[in-house]
Amino acid sequence: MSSNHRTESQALAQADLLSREHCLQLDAQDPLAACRERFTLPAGVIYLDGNSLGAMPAAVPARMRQAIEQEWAVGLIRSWNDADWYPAPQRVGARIAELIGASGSEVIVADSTSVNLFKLLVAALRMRPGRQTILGENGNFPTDAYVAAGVAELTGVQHRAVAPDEVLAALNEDVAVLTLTHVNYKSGQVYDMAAITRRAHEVGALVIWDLAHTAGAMPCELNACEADFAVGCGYKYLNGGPGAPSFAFVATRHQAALRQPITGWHGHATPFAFGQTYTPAPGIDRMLVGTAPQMGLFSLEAALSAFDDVDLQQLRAKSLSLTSLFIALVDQQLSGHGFGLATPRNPALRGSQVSLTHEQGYAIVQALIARGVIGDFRAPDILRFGFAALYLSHADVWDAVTTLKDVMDRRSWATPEFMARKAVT
Ligand SMILES: Cc1ncc(COP(=O)(O)O)c(C=O)c1O
Ligand SMILES: Nc1c(O)cccc1C(=O)C[C@H](N)C(=O)O
Repeated sequence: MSSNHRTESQALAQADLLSREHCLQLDAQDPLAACRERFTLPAGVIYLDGNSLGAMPAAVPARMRQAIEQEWAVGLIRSWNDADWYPAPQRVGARIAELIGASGSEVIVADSTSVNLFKLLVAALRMRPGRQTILGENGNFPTDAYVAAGVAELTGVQHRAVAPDEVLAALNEDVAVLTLTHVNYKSGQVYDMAAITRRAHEVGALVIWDLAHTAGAMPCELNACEADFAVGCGYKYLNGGPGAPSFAFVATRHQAALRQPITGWHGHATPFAFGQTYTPAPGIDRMLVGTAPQMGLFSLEAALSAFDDVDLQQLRAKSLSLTSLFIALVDQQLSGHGFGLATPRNPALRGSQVSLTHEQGYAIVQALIARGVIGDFRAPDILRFGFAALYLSHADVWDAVTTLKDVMDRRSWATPEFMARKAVT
């Protein structure tokens, strides 16, 4: 943690610039302020959980009504052709490619993130025969570790997880594939994609990046970093809705050799020839397995229109402005309440979330939700707040921290109701 960054936010706080009026001035100069209208959010809610389930884009309901009431109810099976259902995985993939620094023919939408990770891990191992290790990181999102361990068991290689700051040193010529999440789901810390990919390639390893907390939250440059493979969620910062399908990226140079293990008919070169042997489709299409979840795809496609004409550098600048403001306000208003900061102060190392620590974190998050400020809790002590730059304002950040201060001052978290854990959070 650099002392420069601490001094910066303390100076901000001490200069007494941090008033609601100042936040409103920042909002008045925000080039993305109008994007808020592209979302439907309930009145009285400040939504800081877009890193788990994105808010609903206003374009989605009409698209879903059309898909259900016209294309399905009236068009029936004809809609696979007439309504362009069939090419939706490629079409939506090409739109996501623009957000992650890939070309349109390198990204496809299919299945869940977990399933795409499985397919790419097996494919990567097949490209590095003789190597015995899948390298991962401690503290990754559990599904990434579970899937890597499952693939290791299936293929007979070892899965080795190391601390994030030991990844570079752990790369050696036994590593077939390195699998990392670009922005950590708990801390919000960002890896240096270019440097890690370069080092992995020096030892002959491939890299799979999980972009679940990157895509739509901040720009990333897969091709400029010479990335091999990536996966990411459709339902977080891309706002595709609950269970919206995920995406997979395969760099053009790897596509011809890629052999993924779930050889379903939609990944076949000629699915409607109904032949009895499997021939993979050319290009990214071979990542497909079975029939795509069309309703989730349509929802995701409509949701992506919220990014139309959005300059990703402006998105990044606003995201950092929101997260820096949140940190500065927590420093200013919540000292003495027992909070720690689990996210880097250095903006260059931060995704689009801020995580605080507190021993009563679960109950505090429940008390905040009851007051309309929706974040989430990750055990053992993390209060997680996601800042989706398209629909949040600086005034929202002010109001959220003011509510948190009130919850702490009044100890309104200290009730049996808020302290009792729920199953899904
Ligand atoms: C980093 C990361 N990877 C993967 C997933 C899981 O993705 P899916 O539910 O699409 O399998 C999540 C969250 O659910 C996540 O945070
Ligand atoms: N996918 C989720 C779900 O089905 C229910 C509750 C939460 C989720 C999430 O996405 C969690 C999320 N990946 C996280 O970063 O914690």
